[in-house]
Amino acid sequence: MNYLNETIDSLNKKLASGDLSADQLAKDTVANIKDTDKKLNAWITVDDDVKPPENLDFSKSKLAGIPIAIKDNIITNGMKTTAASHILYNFMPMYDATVISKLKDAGATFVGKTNMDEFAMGSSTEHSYYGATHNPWNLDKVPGGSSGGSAAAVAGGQVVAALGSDTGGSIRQPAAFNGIFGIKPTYGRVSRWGLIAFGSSLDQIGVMSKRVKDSAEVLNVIAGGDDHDSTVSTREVPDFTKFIGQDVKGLRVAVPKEYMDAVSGEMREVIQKQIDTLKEAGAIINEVSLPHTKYVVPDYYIIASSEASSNLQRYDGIRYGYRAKDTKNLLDVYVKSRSEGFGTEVKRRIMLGSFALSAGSYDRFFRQAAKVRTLICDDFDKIFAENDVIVGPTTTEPAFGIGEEVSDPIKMYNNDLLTISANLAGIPAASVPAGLVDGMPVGLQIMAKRFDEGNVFKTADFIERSNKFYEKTPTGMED
Ligand SMILES: NC(=O)C[C@H](N)C(=O)O
Repeated sequence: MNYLNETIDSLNKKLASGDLSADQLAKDTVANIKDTDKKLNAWITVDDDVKPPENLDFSKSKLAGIPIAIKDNIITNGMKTTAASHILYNFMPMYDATVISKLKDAGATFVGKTNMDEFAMGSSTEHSYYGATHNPWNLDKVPGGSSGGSAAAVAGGQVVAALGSDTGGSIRQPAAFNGIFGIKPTYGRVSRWGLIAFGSSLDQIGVMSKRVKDSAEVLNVIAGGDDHDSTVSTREVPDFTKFIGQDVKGLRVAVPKEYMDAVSGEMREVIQKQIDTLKEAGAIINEVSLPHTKYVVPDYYIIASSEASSNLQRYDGIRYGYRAKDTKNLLDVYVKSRSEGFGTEVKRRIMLGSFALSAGSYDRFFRQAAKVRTLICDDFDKIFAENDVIVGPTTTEPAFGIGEEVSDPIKMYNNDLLTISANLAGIPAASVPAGLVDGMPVGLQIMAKRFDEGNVFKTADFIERSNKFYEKTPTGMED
């Protein structure tokens, strides 16, 4: 099954009419993944014995029988979950993440787990113990990261929708690089129970799909309160599909100067064209400033690494995962298991975070970073007092080549310049395809105030209907 021209609605119709059985759909999906993944390497685990849930009711749930890809840092009962790390190479979870339970209740089928940067640390999916994922638009380019496997699986037509996670841009940057839609909901909109923790004050599970409405369908299912996660809001979840098909007349759209100045040439033109389309349709465009943008990269890398250094303490070679052989004593077990089990980037973050939290550095680094985070939040609050959404580029450039940035961490970190702020402020943000630059997709980022995913969907759907990017086929998948 190739999903390039399918939507959840089109599949639901076929399943409901009996033209297609859920069993056949699951089998065809796996067969296509096996074939196309020789090019993409978008998957870490594919379930050869895949079975859709029983007693599906296609009239009650749109997701009944629909295969959804799951990023490999979201735990799945009885299906190996590695976070793309050697240290979890054999980790078989004994329960489901809340998002998985919710999708199961809705009748979704799980065909496997997608590739990613180890523990979600990276922007290219090259930091995976299981090898790099390739971009379906050009196999020599990265798919972005860390949810690069989920993005490539959707863009390459292997699935109609996928779950990703976003700590500093991990859904939106790969969505932009692969010409698909991806949304990081408000912090607290979706339960993190069962998401392998990286930066707990920033991590959020979200959705990626070719079409905007399909992400709204999936978010409808996974959003909402959860007794297992006290950071999830219990407020009512609106039906996000009702924001599809609306017009943007009177919508107040802020365009940050700093974001537009970060892009140039053809890329800037493509982004500006989307803003002009909004204006022509009656949106009110306001130029604004996010003055702390220059501090977001160092700010994020101090906060995220500090939280990571604490979260990753649990991988000790004893409780689960990889354990080094030929060890002399307990300390040796810890040191060798962690040294051999973690990849370079993860070790770098643990060291950076441990340093920022250490007694002599805490005030200078972590506390300072926390204060700067508040200033960044204030910048957004000011803008949202007078605007409904903020739009601008998702990334500063289209996808770069495999191997081009992987040995230069600073270059890699700078990829996140335009996506990080939304995580620091906890606001919803998405990337919707804007067009092509040198044959590679670029994304328009849309942000809104906390719990206002509705305006994000509304704006993204309008852009999708205007530029019809979904009619384009990824060039790397042609034989
Ligand atoms: N996890 C993310 O959102 C990706 C980000 N580039 C990071 O390496 O931290």
